[in-house]
Amino acid sequence: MPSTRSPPGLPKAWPGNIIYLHAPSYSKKLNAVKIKALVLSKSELPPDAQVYKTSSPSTNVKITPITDFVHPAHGQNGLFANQHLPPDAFILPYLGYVHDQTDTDETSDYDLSLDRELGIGVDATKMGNESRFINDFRGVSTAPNAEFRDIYVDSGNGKVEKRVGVFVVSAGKSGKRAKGIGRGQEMLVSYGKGFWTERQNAER
Ligand SMILES: C[S@@+](CC[C@H](N)C(=O)[O-])C[C@H]1O[C@@H](n2cnc3c(N)ncnc32)[C@H](O)[C@@H]1O
Repeated sequence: MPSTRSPPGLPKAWPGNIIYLHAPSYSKKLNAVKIKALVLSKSELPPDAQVYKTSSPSTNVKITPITDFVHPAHGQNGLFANQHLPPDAFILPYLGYVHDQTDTDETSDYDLSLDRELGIGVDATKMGNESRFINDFRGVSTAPNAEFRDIYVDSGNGKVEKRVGVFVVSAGKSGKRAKGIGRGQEMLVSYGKGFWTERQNAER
């Protein structure tokens, strides 16, 4: 019988044509100023700054094929919660190829901004982690249950790295989202209206 287990160090259902990353892959084209903005000494951060620790593969999420015919991403994958995740919980980092504007794939559907001022993005088209499978909420749910936030991650040897993290959205003043994300629920973010208008324009 064929094994359903994935190779060691890889999440279940990880596609063979995508490189699985445990840490960001920095473009060689990034200059010293840009690297310095992304990789800092812990001592450069304010003393109260929150520094996250990460481990991979992530045990709190599951890459899952979308088999529901009414889901707009039917036939693709999505990312689902493996356990209950409370409001504001850090889920996992968004990893990929970290690049600047000289090195951008304009056709990418997996490119997320990391530093707008410096024009730095993280593209998970060819390499990344489980977070590359997070779908947009439109057509699936009434609102996103997860969002991207800027974070610092402990990368060892007294260094921290600026990254994008995926978080459960806050409970909200009315407590509407106090339940967080339930086990087995799909995590959904907002890609922003710009993502979909750009796509419409490209299809014209
Ligand atoms: C970052 S990927 C998300 C993961 C993707 N489903 C996969 O299996 O690789 C973005 C792509 O997912 C699809 N997608 C995500 N959310 C969607 C939605 N709400 N409606 C339609 N397509 C969606 C689109 O094809 C989009 O270009």
